Amino acid sequence: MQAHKQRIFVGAWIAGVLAVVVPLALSLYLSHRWGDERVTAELRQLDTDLLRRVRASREQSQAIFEALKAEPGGPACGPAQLARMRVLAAKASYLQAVGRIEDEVLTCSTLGLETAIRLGIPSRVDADGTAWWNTVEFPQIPGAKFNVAEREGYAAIASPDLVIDILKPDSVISLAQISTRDHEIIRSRGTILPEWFARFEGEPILFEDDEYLVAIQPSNTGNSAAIAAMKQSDVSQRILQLGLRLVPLYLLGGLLLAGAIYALARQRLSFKADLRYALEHKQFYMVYQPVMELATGRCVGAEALIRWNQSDGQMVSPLVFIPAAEEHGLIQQVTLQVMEMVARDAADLIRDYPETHIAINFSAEDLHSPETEARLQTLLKDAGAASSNILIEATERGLMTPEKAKAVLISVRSSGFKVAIDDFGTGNSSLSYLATYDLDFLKIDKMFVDALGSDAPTARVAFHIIEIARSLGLQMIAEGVETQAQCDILTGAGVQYAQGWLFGKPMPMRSLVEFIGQRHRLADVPPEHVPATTA
Ligand SMILES: Nc1nc2c(ncn2[C@@H]2O[C@H](COP(=O)(O)O[C@H]3[C@@H](O)[C@H](n4cnc5c(=O)[nH]c(N)nc54)O[C@@H]3COP(=O)(O)O)[C@@H](O)[C@H]2O)c(=O)[nH]1
Repeated sequence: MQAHKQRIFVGAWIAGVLAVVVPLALSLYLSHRWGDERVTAELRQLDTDLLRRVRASREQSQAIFEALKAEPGGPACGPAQLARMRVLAAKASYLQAVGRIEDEVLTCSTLGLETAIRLGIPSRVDADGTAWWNTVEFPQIPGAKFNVAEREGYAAIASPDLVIDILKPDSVISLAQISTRDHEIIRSRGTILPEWFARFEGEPILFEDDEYLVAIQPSNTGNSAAIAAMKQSDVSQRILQLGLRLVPLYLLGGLLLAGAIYALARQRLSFKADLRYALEHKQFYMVYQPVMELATGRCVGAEALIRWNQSDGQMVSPLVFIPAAEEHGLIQQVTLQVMEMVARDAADLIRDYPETHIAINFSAEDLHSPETEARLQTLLKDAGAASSNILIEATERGLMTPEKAKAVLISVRSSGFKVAIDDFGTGNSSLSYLATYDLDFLKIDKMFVDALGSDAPTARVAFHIIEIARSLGLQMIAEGVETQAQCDILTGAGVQYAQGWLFGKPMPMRSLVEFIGQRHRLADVPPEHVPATTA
């Protein structure tokens, strides 16, 4: 595997694993953190809600005391005063009843209880003179306990439940209001442990003991505090529940990311990406196969053939990558690099042998592109060449859409470039192309050359092709000539030029220049007298 691909492969693996592991770890961390935060926020909120209700209940009591003081409504505990008390009690949402207290005895109330109830010493007396009794029982209402507040002889009777009933029936949270003075529990739900009070020093506090997470918050008067607590096992349960939602979500996100990384890596490891990489990193080079004049044995030019040497030294055949470049829309970039390389390589050749030609293969896209001619002109300028030094080899596929190819071909021919139809006879409409385009050369495909000398029908077709070319005035270049017998048959049939392993395999430009020199010396022809391949 090429080094850059190995890097992509390893990088993709690491990124893929991280894409799964990081979200997984993050979801576990966040479940823990957010779970903790949510429980803490819930406990604090419950403390706040409880204290707000306590305050509302107290404010309602104070309002009733003020109202009765301002307007007693008649003699104490008389029918008129009780009627007034009933109206006031009905309006107070946190209070059950209103009554009178004299010498720590509840003498009458809107509950309508006949017997006076001795309350005993109050649990607490506030600075404003309000006295509190926290767990008062009425014999007539067995099992129920009430909080009673008294100021200036008037009493407000409240059920402690009303204030603390903010928990859902199945709640695992414990909640209480405690007196800050003596830590007496004023109202509570669930388990409240006295050792928690010891930690409370008047400021909001959050702590964990072995079994519970506890939040304590003081009231605004400082007389009482709210405690909300949840068992650690229930906190863990909450974290687990959150984790069960977060982990699959993050894991799914991670897997999607890993999938995207995989797809990206596949794309970057794809053949198309290899081609792009080859283009960017100039992994292509050119070799040149000599084209011989059969009558004289002289080398009159060469076909430029591209080669791809990957960074690991592996060669890829143009039979593989040229169709792939065509399919992936990269062929024009490939041809551009071919032209640049030919321009570089051919400068010395053209200087030493000005009448030789270089044949360049053009794909359909190249033949259809209006930029082609400008690129050819750049090639001429860079190589110091004339247009007659360049032969354009157009495959049948490139000629398939005349409305696209014709204009370019007419234009390049009028600029002096020569045009050959390559692989003639291998497509479906070879003859129709000859009728459609003005061409200079016809290249007889190796398939027909291979059959020469045999009884195969292809051999007969080869002679028909030669006939057609001759009748149209096209010069012929036979491809893939490997034997002297093939060469003799072609020469006898009037084919002017040939290329193939019999003469020379594709070679670097340096070798081609030497090859041409050798052939010149053999033929004893001064270089400047090498005949041109004229149409
Ligand atoms: N668009 C472009 N196409 C190109 C370019 N360079 C090459 N090609 C096309 O790729 C196909 C394969 O080319 P390659 O492997 O280079 O094969 C060429 C010769 O090496 C081979 N050949 C020549 N003589 C012989 C022989 O005697 N025996 C034998 N077995 N093979 C021989 O033939 C190929 C030349 O084919 P052609 O182009 O049809 O003349 C091929 O289709 C190339 O066209 C490029 O730069 N651009």
